[in-house]
Amino acid sequence: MPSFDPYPGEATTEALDDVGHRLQANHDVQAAAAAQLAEVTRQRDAALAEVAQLRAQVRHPPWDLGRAGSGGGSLAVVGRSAAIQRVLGLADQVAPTNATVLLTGETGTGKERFATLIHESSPRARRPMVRVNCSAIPTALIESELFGREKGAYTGALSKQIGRFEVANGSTLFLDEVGDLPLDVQVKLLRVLQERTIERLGSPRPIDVDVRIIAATNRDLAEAVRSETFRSDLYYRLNVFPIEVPPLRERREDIPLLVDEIVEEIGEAMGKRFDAVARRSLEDLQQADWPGNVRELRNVLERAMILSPGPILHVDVAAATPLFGRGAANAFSSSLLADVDRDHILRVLDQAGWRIKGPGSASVRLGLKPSTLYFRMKKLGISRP
Ligand SMILES: Nc1ncnc2c1ncn2[C@@H]1O[C@H](COP(=O)(O)OP(=O)(O)OP(=O)(O)O)[C@@H](O)[C@H]1O
Repeated sequence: MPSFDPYPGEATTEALDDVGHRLQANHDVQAAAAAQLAEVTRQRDAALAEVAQLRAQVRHPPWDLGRAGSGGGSLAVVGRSAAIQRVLGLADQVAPTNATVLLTGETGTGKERFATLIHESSPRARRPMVRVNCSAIPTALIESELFGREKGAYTGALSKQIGRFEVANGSTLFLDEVGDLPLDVQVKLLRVLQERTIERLGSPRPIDVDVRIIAATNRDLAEAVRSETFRSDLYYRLNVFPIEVPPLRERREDIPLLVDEIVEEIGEAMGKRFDAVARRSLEDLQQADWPGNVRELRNVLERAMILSPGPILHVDVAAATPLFGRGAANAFSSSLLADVDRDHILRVLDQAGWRIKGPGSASVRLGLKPSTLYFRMKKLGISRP
């Protein structure tokens, strides 16, 4: 039987009070959530602004010697490490002079980039720097490439040719891989550097040239002098202002900056944007030994960017760099891209228990559509064991 309520109005008032309190509490919760959201948004905007600022600093760092309007296309040398700062300091000091610079260092460390920077920061920057890769020109042609030739200077010389020294008149001549010059050309180069005049092949007429020389080599030139494959007199001529560019493994702290710069640069060219590099990948990138230095880092990133759908870039450094971790298990016998791809896909398939689709499957781990993975497997001749 229902109980009798002698004061029905009071119950209603209590109920209304209760509803009022709940509404107030609800309102307080909403207000607190809105304040929290505003704070998170503020923090996100501040972080985004900081990222934008850091990106701008990486692209145009205070230590970037490349001056705006110095012939265009000036390339920043990215790096904050003490080692790279020291090199940048030397480049800054020598740039305005006419001194011959000898850049040494392992392959891919950035010697050409430094040469460009020195030229672009010099008073000669109005004219483009002229490059010669001394190891890429057949021995028989080096002389005419460097000094030029008259028509008919030798059998087969069907036309006149202006040599690179003449082209570089008033500018800078970058002699890359100078350590690979044959001995007889070394003698002639020495004479030009001493006398500042050239003679085209087939002409006895000396031509004055005003050329600043920047030479580079990844060979140990002092050792080459000892083994008599490089002339000591030319070595001393070139070694006026030596700059040694350190290998990447001795400036690992530069790697995150380099990665950021390279991913942005390649991403622009590819029309693909990555918001960030996965933390684990960045750690691995910093630990790898990089025998091919910045060039190798660049290649590894480019390959990962092709394979990765984004927005987070994952780089399987162990798979991409044969010497990573120095473990035999990680070593590849071939550096062909197809072989490296095949090994990598096989490894991931193995880890995923050969599941192609679904959570944790190989396609998810590789960041590919299952159909793309099938296609690649077929192309690379991979089938389930
Ligand atoms: N500090 C750097 N910042 C940004 N990119 C760099 C830097 N150093 C090198 N690179 C890039 O790495 C690649 C190799 O650099 P570069 O050609 O200057 O090396 P190198 O020492 O002249 O090599 P090699 O001795 O084989 O000719 C290029 O793509 C270059 O743009």
